Amino acid sequence: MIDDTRPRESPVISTNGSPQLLPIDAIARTRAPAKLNLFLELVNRRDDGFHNIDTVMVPIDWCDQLQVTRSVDPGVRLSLDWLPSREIVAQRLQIENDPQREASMLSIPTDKTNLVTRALMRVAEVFELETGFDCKLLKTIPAGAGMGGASSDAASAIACAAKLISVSPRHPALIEVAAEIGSDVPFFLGLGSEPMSAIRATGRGENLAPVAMGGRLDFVVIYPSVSLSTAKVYAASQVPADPRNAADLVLSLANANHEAIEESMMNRLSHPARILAPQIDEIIESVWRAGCRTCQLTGSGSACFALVRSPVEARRLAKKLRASLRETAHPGGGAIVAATRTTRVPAIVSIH
Ligand SMILES: C[C@](O)(CO)[C@H](O)COP(=O)(O)OP(=O)(O)OC[C@H]1O[C@@H](n2ccc(N)nc2=O)[C@H](O)[C@@H]1O
Ligand SMILES: Nc1ncnc2c1ncn2[C@@H]1O[C@H](COP(=O)(O)OP(=O)(O)OP(=O)(O)O)[C@@H](O)[C@H]1O
Repeated sequence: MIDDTRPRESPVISTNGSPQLLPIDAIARTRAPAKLNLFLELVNRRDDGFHNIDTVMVPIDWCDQLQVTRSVDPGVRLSLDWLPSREIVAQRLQIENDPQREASMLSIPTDKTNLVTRALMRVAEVFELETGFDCKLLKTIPAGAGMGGASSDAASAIACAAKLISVSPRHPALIEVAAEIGSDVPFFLGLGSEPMSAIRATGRGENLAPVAMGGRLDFVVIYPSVSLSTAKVYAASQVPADPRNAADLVLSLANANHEAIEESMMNRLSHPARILAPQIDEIIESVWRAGCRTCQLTGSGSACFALVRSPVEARRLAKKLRASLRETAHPGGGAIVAATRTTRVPAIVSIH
């Protein structure tokens, strides 16, 4: 049976106030999309160490896969692997002969520091569940890429759990859990969005407003062989004296005006990210050499993206880039290049 996570009017809560659980053998499956920040400005630094930001994000169809089942045993167990396989991802990044870098980039924790586990533990706590969850996460979204992979996985876990316990994913307790887990999690849960819209996030990133889009956008995303810590990039950033705002981009997205979109895209975290990871400059140069002038960092990096006019152009540029990056590659200097398009959040959850 295929169903989706669009909110129902009210949560399905039994008369005694506890959620009605689906049978223990029910399996919830979903895809967790990555995101790109088309615009990211730092407005000011807050007393709690975070920054108020003005950002416009779009979900893209570069996805992790998540499966969640309820288990009789309390607690959360997570198994994780890379698609198509850890070895192939390591080869693409040219880190297969460097065990230290391979481990630092591809060993994602499966303990309670994984955002999937953290999110599900909080859901079990908040709804006082006596049962637990077993999960299987298949990663394709690189970590430390600024593509929001961990946040999206957490949002997907919340959406799957909501389905398994028959609670709306917009239940206030789940919204609270999402915001607590990370700044980008509410966005991936589809809060503040409309199908196929972009989202403008302000405050710490938790105030969400839909941004109309005149059409789907196509991108080539390039992940250089380096992970960046979001906290370190923010720590090395500088708030400008006169911050820009996303109004021009919002207008150009509504009009689907590609030139205007290109002109109004920016990311204030580019400068600190490029200093922390010089590989980003190599990627931007390769994109320029391939004839595309719009390459920009997403989030806190290290992934970059180029906006293109069509899926055909995206595939053509991706192919050209893969070839040129192979030619100029040095040991440890690989990259993952993908042609991708905007998609919708929340992702659809199917029950089996
Ligand atoms: C770069 C973005 O991805 C843009 O969408 C987000 O701002 C980051 O979102 P996230 O990865 O969910 O980040 P969080 O886990 O909430 O924060 C990680 C760290 O980044 C810094 N941080 C994060 C968000 C924010 N608005 N200001 C910050 O200064 C803080 O030091 C924080 O401890
Ligand atoms: N489910 C998960 N997938 C990937 N990394 C995870 C996950 N849970 C926890 N982590 C930890 O979070 C770190 C970074 O996560 P993530 O990839 O989302 O950051 P990012 O690429 O900087 O994205 P963003 O800053 O846009 O949220 C990883 O290094 C990893 O140790």
